Amino acid sequence: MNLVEVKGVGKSFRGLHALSDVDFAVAEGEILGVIGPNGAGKTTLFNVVSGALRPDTGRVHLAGADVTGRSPDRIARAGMVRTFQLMRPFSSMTVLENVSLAAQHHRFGAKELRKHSLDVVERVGLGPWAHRAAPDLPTAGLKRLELARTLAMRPKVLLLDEVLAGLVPAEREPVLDLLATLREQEGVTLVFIEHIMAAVMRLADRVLVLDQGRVLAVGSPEEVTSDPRVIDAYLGEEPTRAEA
Ligand SMILES: Nc1ncnc2c1ncn2[C@@H]1O[C@H](COP(=O)(O)OP(=O)(O)OP(=O)(O)O)[C@@H](O)[C@H]1O
Repeated sequence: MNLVEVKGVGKSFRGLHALSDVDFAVAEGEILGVIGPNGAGKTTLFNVVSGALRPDTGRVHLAGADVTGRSPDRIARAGMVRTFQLMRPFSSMTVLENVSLAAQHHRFGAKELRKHSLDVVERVGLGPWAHRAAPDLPTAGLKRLELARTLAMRPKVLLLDEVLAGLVPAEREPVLDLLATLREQEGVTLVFIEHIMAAVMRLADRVLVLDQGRVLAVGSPEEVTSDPRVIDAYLGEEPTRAEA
């Protein structure tokens, strides 16, 4: 069953076509990678799918329901949550309090809220930081906190916007393992924007390639990385990209 369906989505900013006629579907439990050059429309696509932007044309369906134009909060309540590239935690709060705030979404009782939030904090590897002020976290920690914030909402679909950016290779591995586990153990459907191709090759079942706001290709990681159009538009732009 398709959990997410995007049909004919278009979005322009003062005549600039950031997205044109974008169609794709994500099956329940699937991991879809989204790649493409800078300015291809990847973040705009997430903004439209998550409700931050209303598309000019087209529809977004989640679990069969039309969620086009609904607020991000309503879409999150329906089970689809996104991460942001720049995590801005509430600075006067601890790591645990930031996660608890997101978990309140589920109207847990006080005890359950604390337990669930602590579980999530442990899960992303921030246990030792739970009671520290969130802004004290290093970049890798802020990335984990952003992931924790979304996991606290118990998403069915997680939209991940470059969760590996700014992490050194040794910091990426545990995040990739966590994402794989989320799918294996909880059946969470993942859609992730990523420039690090090694991560895309490892995690994605299928890859959607955007270029100039249009779907250039969609297929298995092997299919898209050997597609001459994709090499021309994206992978070839930086000789090391394919191996990065
Ligand atoms: N709010 C906005 N107002 C005007 N133009 C915008 C806005 N958001 C995005 N754009 C433009 O839309 C196009 C697509 O941008 P978008 O950020 O979606 O690309 P991207 O693929 O996510 O790029 P990157 O890999 O650099 O993050 C770009 O030309 C960008 O300048």
